[in-house]
Amino acid sequence: MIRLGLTGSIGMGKSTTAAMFAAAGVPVWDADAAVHRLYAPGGAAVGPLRAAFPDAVTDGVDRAALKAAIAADPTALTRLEGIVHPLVAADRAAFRPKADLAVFDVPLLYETGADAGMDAVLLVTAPPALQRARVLARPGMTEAMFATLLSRQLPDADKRARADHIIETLEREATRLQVEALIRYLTSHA
Ligand SMILES: CC(C)(COP(=O)(O)OP(=O)(O)OC[C@H]1O[C@@H](n2cnc3c(N)ncnc32)[C@H](O)[C@@H]1O)[C@@H](O)C(=O)NCCC(=O)NCCS
Ligand SMILES: Nc1ncnc2c1ncn2[C@@H]1O[C@H](COP(=O)(O)OP(=O)(O)OP(=O)(O)O)[C@@H](O)[C@H]1O
Repeated sequence: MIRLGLTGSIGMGKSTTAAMFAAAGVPVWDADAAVHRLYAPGGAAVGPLRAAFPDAVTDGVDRAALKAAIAADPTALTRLEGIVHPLVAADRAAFRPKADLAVFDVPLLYETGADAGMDAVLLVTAPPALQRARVLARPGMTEAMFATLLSRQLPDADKRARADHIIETLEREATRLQVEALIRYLTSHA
């Protein structure tokens, strides 16, 4: 099975592109979705996060409260990552679909070293002004949170230099055609 890492900075189009792979029948593991499972009531992150961030956890993890904690103290994000990233890695290791190709949608693929477990990496990217407009259009997103998250991500230019494949997510139909071409390329050159 070819393991294709899918990454890109915040708002560059990972989820949208991952959905196109899924629609084409390719199994997708999604790191952000894994975090949602871990934060839900009964999820494996709930207990450890209750101990570290008591105000941000009730039955499950309250993301708004977590963001408030990070906004008040940026070192909180480092502590949060120390708890969450090993649990995310365990969830990813448990994903073993029977398929020729599988996609791993991981925002922090390079930052966490997860690229080492991939056969190839697809970077999704877009011009900075488009990225910014997309992210700031989200409810609850602020300039400050955008800056905090961006500062913890490898710059887009560095990701471009390291990726095997690059798609500019300017327009949906063009992206879909590139996704389909990449699936054909990867599965015929394995
Ligand atoms: C900071 C939190 C509370 C924000 O929650 P929110 O629902 O607003 O955003 P969401 O989880 O959908 O993430 C949106 C995007 O933010 C970026 N992002 C999230 N966490 C991080 C991080 N630790 N470092 C850099 N960028 C990040 C990614 O591009 C991600 O796709 C949440 O992202 C979180 O708990 N992050 C820690 C876990 C983590 O590192 N997740 C990244 C994937 S493993
Ligand atoms: N190929 C595309 N064509 C047009 N718009 C796109 C395309 N890809 C993504 N978008 C738009 O950009 C925004 C961000 O896309 P998406 O949520 O897929 O990004 P992401 O990289 O998963 O973001 P995050 O890092 O925050 O999880 C959405 O509004 C989406 O509709």
